[in-house]
Amino acid sequence: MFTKSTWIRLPRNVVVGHGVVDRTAEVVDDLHLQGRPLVVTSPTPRSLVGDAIESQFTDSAVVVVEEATFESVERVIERAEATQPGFLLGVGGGKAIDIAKMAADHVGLGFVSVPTAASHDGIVSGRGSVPEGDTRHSVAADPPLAVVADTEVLAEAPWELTTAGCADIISNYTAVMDWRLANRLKDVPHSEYAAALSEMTAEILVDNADSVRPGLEESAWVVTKALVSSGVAMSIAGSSRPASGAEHLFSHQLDRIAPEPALHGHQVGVGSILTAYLHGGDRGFWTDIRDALRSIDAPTTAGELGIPPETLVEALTTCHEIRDRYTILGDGMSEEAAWETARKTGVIE
Ligand SMILES: NC(=O)C1=CN([C@@H]2O[C@H](COP(=O)(O)OP(=O)(O)OC[C@H]3O[C@@H](n4cnc5c(N)ncnc54)[C@H](O)[C@@H]3O)[C@@H](O)[C@H]2O)C=CC1
Ligand SMILES: O=C(CO)COP(=O)(O)O
Ligand SMILES: [Zn+2]
Repeated sequence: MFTKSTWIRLPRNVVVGHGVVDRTAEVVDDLHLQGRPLVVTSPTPRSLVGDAIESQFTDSAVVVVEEATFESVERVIERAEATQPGFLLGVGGGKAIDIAKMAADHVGLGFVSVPTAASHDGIVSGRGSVPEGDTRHSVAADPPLAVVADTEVLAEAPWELTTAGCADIISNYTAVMDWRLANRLKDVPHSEYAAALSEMTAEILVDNADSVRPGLEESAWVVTKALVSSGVAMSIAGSSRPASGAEHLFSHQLDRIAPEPALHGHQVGVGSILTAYLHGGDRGFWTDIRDALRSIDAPTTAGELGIPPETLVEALTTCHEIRDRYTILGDGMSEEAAWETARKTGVIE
């Protein structure tokens, strides 16, 4: 008897292009959302587009968040209970969007994602990523009803935010390898459609790396399309597996232990060089990952990340404990092997 079922949640409207932030109210109308918005944002994005967005609504409430924590989600929920909005707008980088997504899910309201940086593939996904103690949760949440990605705003954002988004996409290669391995070894549920979409997204981005250059709106367009596509892969999978493997565990651990963590995308990019090496050794494709990262100006070494070598090795040897997600790291690497991997790949000079 056939007993399988799946429920794929996707955004209804994805609006990408020049000046589209001024059409946020139109997008909201198209979704038949009623009432006023609660804008969930952080200080810089608020100063950049806050007025442009709020002026489109007769009345709006705002809550400013800084970190992706459960306390921040709680604050947004309290603000929603106090202001009774009809829907939430997440405006900013990955953290503000994740918090808005999870709070909206909790209070049962629709949510629209307005990224101000092309820095991560949570723009569209049905997941929130939150650290807590020794672990890092990948929380299921309804994906945004709509995405409003203004390429003018995204192109003016600091270039390193865009290169971080590219690196988050390039890391899909190793995430998918880990997922396939976990399926073969541990019977972890796997979707070949989601895996293929995730890999193809990385491939298209790498093929178009030449057109990804600072200040170009065309670059923001290319990268945003890839981020949307990667988020859709996560929605098809019903998990962040197609876009998050051992390289993400490594980055999540750096967020916990590094004196000054780098951007999420930059850390997962370097993690991807390391885990690509582990998947294939000397004959592996880690050099392709490194070269792809270099071609879009993303860091490829501990020094470029600003992470001390000892901290990087500690993250590599302990990150398998972060969550119950089987990857190439298995039940952990020895310190010697971690140093060797980092040196052979040039991540530690
Ligand atoms: N839920 C999901 O599926 C995913 C979640 N993530 C999460 O997203 C977070 C990483 O996102 P990021 O955007 O890298 O970090 P972030 O949200 O901390 O943003 C980085 C900084 O850039 C600022 N910023 C945003 N737009 C700007 C602009 N236009 N100009 C100047 N500054 C601007 C932000 O205010 C912040 O200070 C992590 O917590 C990661 O775990 C990442 C990928 C997928
Ligand atoms: O960053 C992600 C995909 O790029 C997803 O994050 P998690 O590792 O928390 O699931
Ligand atoms: Zn990521």
